[in-house]
Amino acid sequence: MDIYKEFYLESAHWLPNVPDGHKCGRLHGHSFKVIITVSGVPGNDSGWIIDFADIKAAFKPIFEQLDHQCLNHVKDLENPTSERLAQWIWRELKPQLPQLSQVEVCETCTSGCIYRGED
Ligand SMILES: Nc1nc2c(c(=O)[nH]1)N=C([C@H](O)[C@H](O)COP(=O)(O)OP(=O)(O)OP(=O)(O)O)CN2
Ligand SMILES: [Zn+2]
Repeated sequence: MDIYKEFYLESAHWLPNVPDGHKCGRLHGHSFKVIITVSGVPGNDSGWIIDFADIKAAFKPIFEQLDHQCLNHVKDLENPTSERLAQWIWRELKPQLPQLSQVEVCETCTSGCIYRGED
């Protein structure tokens, strides 16, 4: 079974490796939606996989590194595509949240990325 929690980040970025003239090579901002999914079996007594509050607590240090920041300035996130951001969040979060099964990053209302820890 999967449970998830959504987070909203206001962040700026540019994409340094796009061709000259590409709109994403210019500094701009997004209201990113990040959906953190955790998988497991609900406990007999608790009835839950983990408390949603535990997901929020695990994500807090990540939120603080990304929210109202320029993502290009975050260590190891110099090329902050949705794909790289999802991988970066996975790497930061997985040690704190071993049941993590998916990171979804929605860069706009119509564009996003889903990462499940594969290479
Ligand atoms: N595979 C990826 N492609 C693009 C990424 C990315 O992270 N991974 N990022 C961008 C830009 O950051 C851009 O801000 C978002 O792209 P796009 O969906 O083109 O944004 P629009 O709001 O302009 O989309 P429309 O639906 O065309 O209005 C670009 N590509
Ligand atoms: Zn962008």
